[in-house]
Amino acid sequence: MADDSFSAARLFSQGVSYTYDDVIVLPGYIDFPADAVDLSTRLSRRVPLSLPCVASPMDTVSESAMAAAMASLGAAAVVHSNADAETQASILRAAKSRRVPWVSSTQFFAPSAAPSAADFAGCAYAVVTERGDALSRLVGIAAAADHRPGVPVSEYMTPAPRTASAAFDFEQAAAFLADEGLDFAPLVSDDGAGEVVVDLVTAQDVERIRSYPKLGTPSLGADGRFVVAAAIGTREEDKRRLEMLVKEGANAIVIDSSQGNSVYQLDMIKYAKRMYPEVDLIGGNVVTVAQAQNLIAAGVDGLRVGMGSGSICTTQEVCAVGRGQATAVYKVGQYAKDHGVPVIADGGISNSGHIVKALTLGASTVMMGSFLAGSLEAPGVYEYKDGHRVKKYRGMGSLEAMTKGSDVRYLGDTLKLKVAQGVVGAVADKGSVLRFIPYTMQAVKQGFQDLGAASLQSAHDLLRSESLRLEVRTGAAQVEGGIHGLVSYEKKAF
Ligand SMILES: NC(=O)C1=CN([C@@H]2O[C@H](COP(=O)(O)OP(=O)(O)OC[C@H]3O[C@@H](n4cnc5c(N)ncnc54)[C@H](O)[C@@H]3O)[C@@H](O)[C@H]2O)C=CC1
Ligand SMILES: O=c1[nH]c(=O)c2[nH+]cn([C@@H]3O[C@H](COP(=O)(O)O)[C@@H](O)[C@H]3O)c2[nH]1
Ligand SMILES: [K+]
Repeated sequence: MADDSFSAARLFSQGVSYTYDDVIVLPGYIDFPADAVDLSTRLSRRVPLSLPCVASPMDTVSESAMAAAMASLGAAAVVHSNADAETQASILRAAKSRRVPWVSSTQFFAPSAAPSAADFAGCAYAVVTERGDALSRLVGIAAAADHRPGVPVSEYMTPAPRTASAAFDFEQAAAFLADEGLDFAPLVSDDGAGEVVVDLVTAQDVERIRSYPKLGTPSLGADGRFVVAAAIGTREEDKRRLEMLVKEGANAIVIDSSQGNSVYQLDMIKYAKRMYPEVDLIGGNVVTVAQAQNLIAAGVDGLRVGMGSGSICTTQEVCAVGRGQATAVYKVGQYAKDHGVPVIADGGISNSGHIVKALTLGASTVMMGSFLAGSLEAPGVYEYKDGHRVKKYRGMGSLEAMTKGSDVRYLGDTLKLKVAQGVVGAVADKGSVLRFIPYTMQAVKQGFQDLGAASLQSAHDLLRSESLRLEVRTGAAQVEGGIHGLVSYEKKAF
């Protein structure tokens, strides 16, 4: 091999913390089309995915709509734990009780409710259920057009129409509406005690999803339900949360901490492994081999890598502890590979190039917060800021998120003074993940083709054999690699 460049081993052994933008991958040899690139991977030891993307356990990113959308694409989401255990379990249940990706802006009312026009949230129909929420028995349908202020919905709703099974996938649900000539149908599932409503599918939803790239192979567990992971903490009360999440069928549990190498996490890993050996356990976060060694020895099935690299993170600034994300992923990835433990590169992903770099440096998946937070499927509503349509995105260590739920973690037994390690912000509207993730993955495939890897395994083999060649980019080289020297331009990726 011509010695005109560096291997990863050499590049990352210089005592310098590098991140994605610092490094550039050199091209390899192409002998396959980009469409032939296989991005299938594992979230953790026993959880396969067909796409290497994971939504962060954050309360402005991962709830049921995100989890269902990511699973329907072949990716996955980790339901956040910044809510009481019951709420988190019901989010998990809602995501796992369907086989279709649509975003539920569907409103649910109890028969006695007297909603205002605004309560219909722009939807033509709302579902009336016994309890006034999803996963409750169907009573009828209220049309926004029939709405009368101050009048209970029971007075103007129409009786329960024909329902579709929540076990239908997208094509089956679409065919059901078309065959029956329906504009909408409640999706129902059997919770054992009888049928409960999961959501409302409308002809409009079907049309919208048809306008996106074709859905690929969904992430399904052995029971045929969507793969959804969920987060827990390391407090005593998290044992009860863990039990509830396992009962709801969580496919993997993520122990959510910025510094995973703690006695608290090691105890939790041992407890969870003893109680629920059948569920994959993902530990973290870690950025060094020493941290990874401890968690792997304790039995984790996956590792989350990244400290301070997140877009909303202030940990490195506040605590002076962390690591450049490219270095962290490479170092931990090399060690974890020897133990068969997949690595999740968590934080700092802002474009498809970062995803290519994370995966070629040894990660099996990338975890994203800000990249997904502006989507239709992220929790929250769109707002306008300086003329831009945005959605709120906040760090789980921000003061606002801490006082919402993760309070105990910070105000709990020992720590009395609250210091933020994250900020509250907003990200631009990005449309549906069902549209921009497939395009992003196509870009990743083109990157893999350029570097000469037809699969993740092949990229990791190139890394191992030192056939993957890299260099560090100077500041000027980074400027050159970006758009420069133009008076104006429009950047449209797809
Ligand atoms: N990836 C990253 O760089 C960062 C992520 N975050 C996110 O913010 C959230 C909070 O993270 P952390 O503050 O690291 O949460 P954490 O729950 O791991 O730690 C909070 C505090 O509680 C203590 N603690 C945990 N379990 C305990 C127990 N059983 N008994 C006594 N004390 C205990 C910890 O030592 C720490 O001081 C998470 O969602 C995390 O992902 C926050 C900062 C950085
Ligand atoms: O220092 C931090 N303070 C916080 O408040 C915080 N909240 C989340 N995270 C971490 O950031 C990741 C998401 O990062 P991105 O927005 O860059 O995708 C997430 O996946 C987390 O690892 C935090 N880090
Ligand atoms: K940061």
